[in-house]
Amino acid sequence: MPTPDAIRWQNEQLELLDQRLLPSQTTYLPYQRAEQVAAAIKDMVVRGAPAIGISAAYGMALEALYLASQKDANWAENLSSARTILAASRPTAVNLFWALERCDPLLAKHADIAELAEALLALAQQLHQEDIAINTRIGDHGAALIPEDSLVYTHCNAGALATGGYGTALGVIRSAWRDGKLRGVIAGETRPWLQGARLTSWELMQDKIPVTLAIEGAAAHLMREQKPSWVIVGADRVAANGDAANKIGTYNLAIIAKHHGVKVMVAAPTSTFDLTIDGPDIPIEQRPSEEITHSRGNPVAPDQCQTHNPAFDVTPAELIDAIVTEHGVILSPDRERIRQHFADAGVKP
Ligand SMILES: CSC[C@@H](O)[C@@H](O)C(=O)COP(=O)(O)O
Repeated sequence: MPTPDAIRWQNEQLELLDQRLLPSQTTYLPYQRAEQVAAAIKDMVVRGAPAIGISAAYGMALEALYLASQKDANWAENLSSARTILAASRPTAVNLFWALERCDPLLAKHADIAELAEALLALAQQLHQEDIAINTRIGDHGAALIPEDSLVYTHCNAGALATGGYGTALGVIRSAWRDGKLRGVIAGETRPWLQGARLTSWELMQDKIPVTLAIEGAAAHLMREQKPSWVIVGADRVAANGDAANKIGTYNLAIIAKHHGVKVMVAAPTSTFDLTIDGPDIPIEQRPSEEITHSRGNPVAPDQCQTHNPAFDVTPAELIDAIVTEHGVILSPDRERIRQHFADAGVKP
């Protein structure tokens, strides 16, 4: 059974699959306003860098449709406030800002709110569809790097649930499975939100790709004992120098992988690149303490316990063997190779 869509446009409204409830419940929540979409991104109803960007574009379209329906004379000001609210939802995934920047020329171009609303909706649907095609290309480029009979290790969820469909890291895994190269996948559970346990293992099981769930603490042991060929992860932001921000724990995995001679692949679309900064400058989101002091509402730490809960870390480029985009593969990424990759593709991230 294919993974259900994380994002769908139905009955003139946005519907988001509530990923907080997976895998036990498949529930779609309806959205009519940008502020609601921003809250859904913050609360992780929808998550994963490309899915966040697509949802934000739909959020802009929804707000414009609402303002058009209200014949709001202050629509320009109100739409600009909605953009600010969406931009404040999560700071690390650069796809959010990329999607909002894709909306900006339309805001400048259309003087009529009804026309603007239609144009924003068409853009959101286009970004959504394009993302699926981009991920298929990433998957195929990445799969070419996977040796026969491979076991691979993935972290968090960079799958269909995190994107318009197919996935980035899980796109590579899907393509490698299709090509008969995979013996199995190890999914790290990804504390505290358990994207690996709740989402990745579920998503791969739906596609009948053999997956084994493991706790993060088992990573070094498993890399020594089971010798995966690659660690394959997504990214929330790839910087100009090739450093990549991804789910907290990715940096640990890259260090462990280096020690055991396991290669590290980052699979990410052009929209995840931010060539205006280097890795140390990537903003890292801090999530609420309750995510680690509580499990499904039940305390698992002493009351008032101090916490650190960074949602992402930055893996230095020297620990990354390949970054795979829809345009191909950047081996041993660094500033110059990244610049050349996009120059060759004729695109400007
Ligand atoms: C294709 S998704 C890439 C990344 O966004 C993914 O690996 C990740 O870290 C998601 O974090 P999340 O906090 O679940 O949004």
